[in-house]
Amino acid sequence: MDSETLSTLNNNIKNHLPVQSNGLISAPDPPKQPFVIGVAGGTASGKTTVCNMIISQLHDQRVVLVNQDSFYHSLSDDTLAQVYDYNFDHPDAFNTELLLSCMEKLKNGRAVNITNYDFQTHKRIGPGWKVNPSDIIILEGILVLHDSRVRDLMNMKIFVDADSDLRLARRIQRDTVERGRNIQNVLDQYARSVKPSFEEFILPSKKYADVIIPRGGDNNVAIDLIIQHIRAKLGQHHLCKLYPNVSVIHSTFQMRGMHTLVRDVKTTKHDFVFYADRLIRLAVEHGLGHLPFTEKQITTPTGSVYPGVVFCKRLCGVSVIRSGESMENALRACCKGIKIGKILIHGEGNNGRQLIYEKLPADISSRHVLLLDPVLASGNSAVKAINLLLSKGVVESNIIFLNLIAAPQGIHVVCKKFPKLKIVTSEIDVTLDEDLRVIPGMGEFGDRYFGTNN
Ligand SMILES: Nc1nc2c(ncn2[C@@H]2O[C@H](COP(=O)(O)OP(=O)(O)OP(=O)(O)O)[C@@H](O)[C@H]2O)c(=O)[nH]1
Ligand SMILES: O=P(O)(O)OC[C@H]1O[C@H](OP(=O)(O)OP(=O)(O)O)[C@H](O)[C@@H]1O
Ligand SMILES: O=c1cc[nH]c(=O)[nH]1
Repeated sequence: MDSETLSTLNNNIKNHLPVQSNGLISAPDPPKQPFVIGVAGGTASGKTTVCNMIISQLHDQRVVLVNQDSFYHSLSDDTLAQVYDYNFDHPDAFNTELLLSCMEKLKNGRAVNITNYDFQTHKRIGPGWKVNPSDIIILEGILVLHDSRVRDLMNMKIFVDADSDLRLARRIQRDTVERGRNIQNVLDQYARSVKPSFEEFILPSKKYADVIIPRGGDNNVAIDLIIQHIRAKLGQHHLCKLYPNVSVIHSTFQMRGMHTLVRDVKTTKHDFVFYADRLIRLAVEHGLGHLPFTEKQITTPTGSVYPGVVFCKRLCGVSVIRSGESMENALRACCKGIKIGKILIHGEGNNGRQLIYEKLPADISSRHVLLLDPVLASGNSAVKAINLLLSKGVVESNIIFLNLIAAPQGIHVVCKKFPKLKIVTSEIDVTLDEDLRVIPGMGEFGDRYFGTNN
């Protein structure tokens, strides 16, 4: 790479990153993406009813419904002449490339124009409607779980199941009343293409579903459970949107597996410590990624130039005794010789937490501080700890609070009071109980980590 290309590349990178007043560049936040739900199922299985129920129960969220029907190919005049031989239930009847490009755009926060499809003329009709990006996108249609590229866009896949006689009866009713067909045509089409394609393409896609809803829109229990799950997932999305300084480490099955072990009441102390340590190490590495950096070009052994960066200097850790001390080793392993201060906060209940002890580096005011505590519950301890750091002259935006699980209540309290501080957490939980325990949580972290539980 020549130096001109390199400098252009560096400028391109820089132009997309926030530059601080001291000239340092902050690491970018990953873009927040909408939650995509796919709803598949045979004809007249009740997909529309299920989608409407989800939308009405999530009335406080921005939801958009995209129908696979809108992506039917318009029939040419030749095909129209033999429309009774046409298979509308075959994957090839849909313009999946167009569907994919619209969904990609919506996922990336861009509006799209979607044309309507007219079931009477078998044509797409303009000018269509503008679909704005939303927090939740529901993609509904008989074959939305068929193509792996479409499935890969989904965060949740639902298959609506209904008895085939019932579906045929509904289909006859709908096509004769709403789509202007006669009953003989409906039955012919059903036997010729709808049923065979259901068996060949739609039914096999059921295995990809995360949730199968028997009895379609009549199944209130299943729909309530789905709404609860979406709400729990959106809790995270929502808080991250509300407070841009909250960063949740990107979830993978690997991370979920470690959380499963750490949260399981049956996990032994030995395993708890092992998996908590792994999660802590990830949280620490992720947290360090939020520090500013400066650019540095180096030469590799191949004689090539690498446009690199240099880690931020003047860091320190501050652990909240006791649980926060479990995070010190990981921080030391990542940042050789880092200074680590300590704060002890003790007391029960909402307002009972008191600062008991503190020992911090003398020059802490000029440092970036990684505040260590694996659990953020009510936020009372965190507020006490952060107030102490501020009273020592630490700049609020120089504090990164690292933890493993955070309750929404604690996030609200900390972010409202300290909007410039950054919270890095591994998972956001559902709520707190009346004893201020995180739910589902992991119990008393300190007792489980240090072996003082029963
Ligand atoms: N005859 C005819 N049928 C069509 C045409 N376009 C689509 N279809 C049928 O429309 C069906 C797709 O819509 P459905 O899934 O039944 O409709 P829906 O309203 O979403 O169904 P539910 O909400 O599950 O009740 C397919 O089975 C196709 O056979 C068309 O131009 N002509
Ligand atoms: O957000 P809050 O409601 O203040 O709760 C969170 C605090 O509770 C835990 O410590 P705990 O008091 O259990 O002490 P320990 O670390 O010694 O076990 C945890 O490590 C936090 O410091
Ligand atoms: O659930 C909780 C709440 C506070 N501290 C913990 O360790 N766990």
